[in-house]
Amino acid sequence: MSIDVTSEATHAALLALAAQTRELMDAVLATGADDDELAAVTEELRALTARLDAARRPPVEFGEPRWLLGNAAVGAANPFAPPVEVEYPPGGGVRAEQVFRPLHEGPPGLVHGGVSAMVLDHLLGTAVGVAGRVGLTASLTMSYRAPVPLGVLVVATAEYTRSEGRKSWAEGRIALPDGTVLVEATGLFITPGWLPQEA
Ligand SMILES: CC(C)(COP(=O)(O)OP(=O)(O)OC[C@H]1O[C@@H](n2cnc3c(N)ncnc32)[C@H](O)[C@@H]1OP(=O)(O)O)[C@@H](O)C(=O)NCCC(=O)NCCSC(=O)Cc1ccccc1
Repeated sequence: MSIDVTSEATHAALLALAAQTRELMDAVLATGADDDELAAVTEELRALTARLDAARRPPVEFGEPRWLLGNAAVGAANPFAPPVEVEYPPGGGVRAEQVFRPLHEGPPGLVHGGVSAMVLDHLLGTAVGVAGRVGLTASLTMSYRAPVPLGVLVVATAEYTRSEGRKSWAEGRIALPDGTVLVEATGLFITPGWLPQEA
């Protein structure tokens, strides 16, 4: 027997588990508990891990309902995901508000550059998708203009810019709410040759 991830109740339970696991990860990063307490908590976590592992569900396939549940950027059931919550403004493109947390740390107090790249990669790719194109990231160019702080609201936006054949381009940025740009990205997204092409 396996759970039905399309059920609202199960979906909500998975999201709650992932959210609590993010809290745990932040606590692991910051704990000042003594060695005995660390060992005791590690044992409890080992037991919890075994409980979850005892009932595994089959992996979701591309395009199935809830197929992004485990996505590293937007998968709300993935404790590693910020998670990015993508908005679709009526004017076009995509947008996401984000407060990065300790588990996204690069330099102390600041967001890891790879995490910023992951978020923008996903948003640029989604902007290409919103424009009606299907593309996987072929290249992503980052420009880090100022550090992204942890624990502070930032706004990520992206938009599709153009296409030539199977190639599409998009650009995006992470900025402070006052518009100060911290990170910029441009990306090339290619419709894989193995996908049926439009006439
Ligand atoms: C599909 C493709 C990128 C290209 O393969 P094919 O179709 O076999 O390409 P083909 O060889 O037929 O060349 C066609 C044209 O393209 C050009 N060109 C090719 N490559 C590059 C390049 N690297 N850089 C620059 N140009 C390149 C090539 O020169 C040629 O140009 P031409 O026509 O002569 O002027 C393949 O390499 C692949 O699967 N890579 C892994 C992708 C992947 O895993 N990405 C991460 C997962 S997605 C994600 O996480 C984010 C996301 C979230 C949400 C939504 C969306 C995204």
